[in-house]
Amino acid sequence: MTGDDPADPVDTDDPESGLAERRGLDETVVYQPAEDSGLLAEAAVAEAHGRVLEVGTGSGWVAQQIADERGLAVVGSDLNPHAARQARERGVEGVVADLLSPFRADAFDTVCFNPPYLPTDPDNEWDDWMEHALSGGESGRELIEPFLDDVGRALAPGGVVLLLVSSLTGYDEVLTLAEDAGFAADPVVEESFPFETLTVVALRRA
Ligand SMILES: C[S@@+](CC[C@H](N)C(=O)[O-])C[C@H]1O[C@@H](n2cnc3c(N)ncnc32)[C@H](O)[C@@H]1O
Repeated sequence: MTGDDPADPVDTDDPESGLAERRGLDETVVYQPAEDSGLLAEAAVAEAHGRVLEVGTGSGWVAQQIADERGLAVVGSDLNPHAARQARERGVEGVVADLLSPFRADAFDTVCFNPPYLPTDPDNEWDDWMEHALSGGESGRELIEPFLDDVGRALAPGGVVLLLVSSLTGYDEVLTLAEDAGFAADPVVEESFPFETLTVVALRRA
């Protein structure tokens, strides 16, 4: 089966399954692990507990690190069905979802998110899966805002949100949004690169 339905089963031993071609396709339409993924994985392996959701799981690599290193049950969700499928091929429970919309109240003890965060000129937007992975709209915060508005609903009491924040997105602005949503923020790990500083913050109910 090579259809787009993420529920399609894949026989990985079948040379006719089209898996190799699909892997090639997935690498062009699914965000592959990079420095930001590594930083989120480092923080999540240290801080995650209980039932874990990785929003915007992409290849599923971060979710897989958490499951392998901590032995926790991890759901990886993504708007991109190719990503959900790639996560499942890694053994992660990959589901298609727009941010937190399908998840019930108090469902997770840990929610991780490496959001699309690059500020993007509306005139330079293009409409494909890679843009959905990279672009945070004009401010860089267009996905972070609705995520922070809703994540408290899906988070169980005592839960933690691990959010990757880039200096390109505005660290102080994101922390203000988090405070407005009722969270206190603690930086967990930080790394500087030539064009940006990346920080993973732990958000807990204030
Ligand atoms: C920067 S990539 C991070 C991928 C992966 N977590 C990692 O760290 O390697 C952002 C991911 O968010 C997904 N995404 C974008 N908009 C989304 C939405 N509304 N709901 C869920 N996922 C979304 C993208 O498809 C992409 O896989």
